[in-house]
Amino acid sequence: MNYAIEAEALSKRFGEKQAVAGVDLSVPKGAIYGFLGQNGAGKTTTLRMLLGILEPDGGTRRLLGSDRPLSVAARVGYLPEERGLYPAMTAREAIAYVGALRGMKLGEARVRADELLAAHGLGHEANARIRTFSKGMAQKVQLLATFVNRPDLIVLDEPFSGLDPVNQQDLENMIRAERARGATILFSTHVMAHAERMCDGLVIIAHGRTRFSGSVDEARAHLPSRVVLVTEHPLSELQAMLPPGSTVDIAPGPGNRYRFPLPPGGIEPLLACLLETGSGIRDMHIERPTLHDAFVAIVGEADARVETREAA
Ligand SMILES: Nc1ncnc2c1ncn2[C@@H]1O[C@H](COP(=O)(O)OP(=O)(O)OP(=O)(O)O)[C@@H](O)[C@H]1O
Repeated sequence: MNYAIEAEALSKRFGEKQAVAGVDLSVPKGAIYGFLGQNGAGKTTTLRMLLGILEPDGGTRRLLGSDRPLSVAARVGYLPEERGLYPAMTAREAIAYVGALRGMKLGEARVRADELLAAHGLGHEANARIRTFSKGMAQKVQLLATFVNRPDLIVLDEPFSGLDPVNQQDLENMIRAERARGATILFSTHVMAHAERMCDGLVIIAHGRTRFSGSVDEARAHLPSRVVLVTEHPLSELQAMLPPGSTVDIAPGPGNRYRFPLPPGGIEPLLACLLETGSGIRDMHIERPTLHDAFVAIVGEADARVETREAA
């Protein structure tokens, strides 16, 4: 069994609302996976079904090899979308309490809580009560609590939101360290930069269905790379130098700046033409699509499909 999470055709309806309409998702053991989708796409509902907090209406899911997710809860860490720890608890007790809920002995969980707080810059706050913490600090304590039982699988719902850049970096490091230890991590996010930097694989959902599953590079390959060309002289002949049907845009910035899809035959033939016309090349580089661009394209295609279905 090489997957920490396997789900097929998961669905969930709330009254009239079909929140999840067919999510397929496989996360290999020891990988960091990003779970992306627009607001309301069904991410939180899917995560709750995977963890056994919600029962699916249809489909199957296996968590750490079990089709009864709650039976493996002691091996799982979960940061829910709704944040909150008991305000009267100290940071140490809050983390230790989560450890005890996940089957740790309280004494052992307290020692681990102190280690985690010290390692992540909150050692001096171990005895402070949660109610005295800022929102971001309280969230950090909750994140540390997610790691308290050294889980085999860590599921984080929007873990970066609400953290300052330094704490975001710390969380990135923590997630990578958990992977190095052998854990599997699945996190939802709206911040493409985190997903792009960290993820071994991505699952993108739209309107409650899986629309993409694969690596960051495979997602980016959804769109063509583009060439940005800056010349000294205006280039009225450029269109004629490119394959038929190429769209030439004006790239932002001063001077004669053009942006167009990378020709299938590469840029050498174009370069030869440019040298011949003496256009004065100031810059020429290939711009690969970002994950942001790919996400917008993948979700846009899904929107178009839904609109066509609704119009029919
Ligand atoms: N308990 C519920 N009762 C009724 N509708 C719900 C419930 N939970 C979620 N929904 C609806 O299901 C859809 C999916 O919600 P979900 O929270 O799973 O999306 P999400 O992708 O996590 O969104 P976001 O990025 O905004 O957090 C939304 O339209 C939401 O309004």
